[in-house]
Amino acid sequence: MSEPTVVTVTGAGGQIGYSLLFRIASGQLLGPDRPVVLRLLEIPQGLGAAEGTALELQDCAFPLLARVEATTEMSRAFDGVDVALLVGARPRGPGMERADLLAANGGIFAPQGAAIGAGAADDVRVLVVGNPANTNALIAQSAAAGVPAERFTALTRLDHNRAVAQLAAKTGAPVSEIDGVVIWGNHSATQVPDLSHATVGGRPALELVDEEWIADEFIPRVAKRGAEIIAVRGSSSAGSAAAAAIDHVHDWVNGTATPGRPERWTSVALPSEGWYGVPEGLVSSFPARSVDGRWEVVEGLDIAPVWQRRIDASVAELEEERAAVRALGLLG
Ligand SMILES: NC(=O)C1=CN([C@@H]2O[C@H](COP(=O)(O)OP(=O)(O)OC[C@H]3O[C@@H](n4cnc5c(N)ncnc54)[C@H](O)[C@@H]3O)[C@@H](O)[C@H]2O)C=CC1
Ligand SMILES: O=C([O-])CC(=O)C(=O)O
Repeated sequence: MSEPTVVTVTGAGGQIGYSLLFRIASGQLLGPDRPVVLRLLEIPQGLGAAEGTALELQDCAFPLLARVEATTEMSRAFDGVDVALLVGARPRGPGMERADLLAANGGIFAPQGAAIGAGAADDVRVLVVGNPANTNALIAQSAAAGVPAERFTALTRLDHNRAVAQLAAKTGAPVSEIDGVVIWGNHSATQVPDLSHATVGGRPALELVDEEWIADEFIPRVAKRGAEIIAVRGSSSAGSAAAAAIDHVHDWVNGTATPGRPERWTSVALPSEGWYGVPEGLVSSFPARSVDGRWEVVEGLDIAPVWQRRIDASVAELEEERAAVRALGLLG
């Protein structure tokens, strides 16, 4: 067995944390031969819940779980961290947009980014889940001196999975037959779930579903699914968010290629290097493959004007969020 991988989960006492930790400890995050040390970071009010979960994790006797520690100290939590899942942040309630959380949550991510810069392993991988995830990732990344920007990502895999599931339901195809879906932009109601490159059992999705369904049902359903879950469930999505976080890190570490689908891609929010005209530095969602442990954005896809207008609106929102957090003094 290899040396254990240090995985830090912030907000470990919360609802996503509770869905996430058992799956990480059982090997579903990294693979069946990778032992893990779990570090659970909480604020004092959440520490008891995290400590209780640590006891339960021990009771599972997971063969891959080398150690679990709960702490309120950031420097301890991020010391030598290989994979950081930044979940800890307030969720929204009914009637709120995710951007309404910027003032409440933005302040969490600069100190955590700085602590990652100070203590993390050289090849740390960071996934921001706490909302508004893209701009929180930007805040953390800008505070993490010495860590390459590409090591910071935000979660749009949940949106990607939702889009795949909606297309599967509409066409009657199994999800395993769907490929080439893309989420562009922000993890918000302006996000762009794009089917123009998608295939269903090898056939272009655009031959199977019409533009009206895409514009009037598919896009709003996927983009507003978080609000739908809040309305129906009474609190924001947790199990599906944890599952998407697992998928994201699993693919980052192990690659996106699968048997028979070497070119498979997924959607990842990461600091733009100017791809598809998205201003440099904005943490925006792109189609990406993971190759040799690094994300590679899929370049050169044709974007029809109708999709480009939608993408532009989401990127404009990300620029507004960046201006807002800059004004709050949260960008290094
Ligand atoms: N990007 C995505 O796709 C999704 C993002 N989310 C977001 O994930 C976040 C967490 O959601 P839940 O687990 O449902 O919330 P929750 O309220 O159940 O748990 C959040 C936990 O974070 C802790 N916390 C707060 N500040 C902290 C800090 N500075 N350091 C460490 N821990 C801290 C709290 O004590 C609490 O235990 C929310 O912001 C939510 O909006 C939720 C679903 C999907
Ligand atoms: O909608 C929310 O506030 C939680 C979230 O990000 C999602 O479910 O996509």
